[in-house]
Amino acid sequence: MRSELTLFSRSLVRGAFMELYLTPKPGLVDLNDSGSHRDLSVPLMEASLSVVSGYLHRVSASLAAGEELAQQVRLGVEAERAMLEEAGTNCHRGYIFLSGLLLCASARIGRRDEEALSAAVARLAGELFDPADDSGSNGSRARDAYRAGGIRGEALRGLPALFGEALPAFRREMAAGGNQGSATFAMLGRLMASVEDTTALHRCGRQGLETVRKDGATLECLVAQRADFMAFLAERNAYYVSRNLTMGGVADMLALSFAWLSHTGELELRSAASV
Ligand SMILES: CC(C)(COP(=O)(O)OP(=O)(O)OC[C@H]1O[C@@H](n2cnc3c(N)ncnc32)[C@H](O[C@H]2O[C@H](COP(=O)(O)OP(=O)(O)OP(=O)(O)O)[C@@H](O)[C@H]2O)[C@@H]1O)[C@@H](O)C(=O)NCCC(=O)NCCS
Ligand SMILES: Nc1ncnc2[nH]cnc12
Repeated sequence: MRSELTLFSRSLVRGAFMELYLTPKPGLVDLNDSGSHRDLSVPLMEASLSVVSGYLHRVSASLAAGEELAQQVRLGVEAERAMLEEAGTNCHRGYIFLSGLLLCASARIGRRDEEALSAAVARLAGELFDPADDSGSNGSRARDAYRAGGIRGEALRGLPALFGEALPAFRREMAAGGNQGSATFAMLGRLMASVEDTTALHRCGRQGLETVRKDGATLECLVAQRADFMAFLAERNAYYVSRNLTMGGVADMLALSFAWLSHTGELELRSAASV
């Protein structure tokens, strides 16, 4: 029987592919276009995901062998480097970190308990981050300039965008008679409305993040009203491209959300007989 860690690492890879292929996503790479990322494309991101896949496989093997956290961090740093070499981009830098963190946290608690998992993520992030550490990245500059938490704040608080926003939004929409399609866009809307995305801040300042948040709230309303949210998203994509606006943090959190829902079986299609 495959171990829980192996199964979860596969779900984490699947989640990232599902995020990439979800279309339309304003400013992000999807099946229609490269959004505000002239240096990216679907094939490049697929190449990057093959690095992510090997990395998550190695992290789960390292955890199964009882190796220390420092070894999993080394694997993360190596994967960041391999992604740059293979795909010439840092498009999954956030996801390499977040997916590895969630996998390490799940190994520590050993069961599918979302509250315990969130607490374990927060504890692990506390062990990993040195408050004085400054990576000099776009994100760290945006965090300083706008006093935003970004990926580090998200990790230190136990991934509230995943456990407190995205998953409840998906489940609420399903419970309200929606389907996996409408629930997915309800989840995207919630993430846009709530994530403190430092890529939006870095590219377009506070106004950029406000635009993403406002659009997220509108998307949620359109989904609830069964209105044409696809046309809205396509129009917003054109606007984001005209402003060079993007939302890489939302993309990372969406991929994690797909991964978890896939792992719990909530994305499985039910047969007519079982409905
Ligand atoms: C701890 C590390 C993550 C490094 O920390 P650092 O402080 O350097 O990280 P940041 O730059 O702040 O953020 C990294 C990426 O996190 C994503 N992100 C942003 N906001 C959030 C958020 N609120 N929640 C979750 N995730 C968030 C974001 O990734 C996306 O952006 C990519 C493009 O980013 P960037 O290059 O900055 O932006 P561009 O505008 O495209 O650049 P230009 O073209 O303009 O130059 C995008 O594709 C998304 O993926 C941030 O980029 C970590 O690196 C670390 O410590 N790693 C080693 C250890 C490890 O991996 N461990 C795991 C095993 S435990
Ligand atoms: N679909 C996407 N477009 C741009 N950057 C991303 N980082 C992760 N997923 C992304």
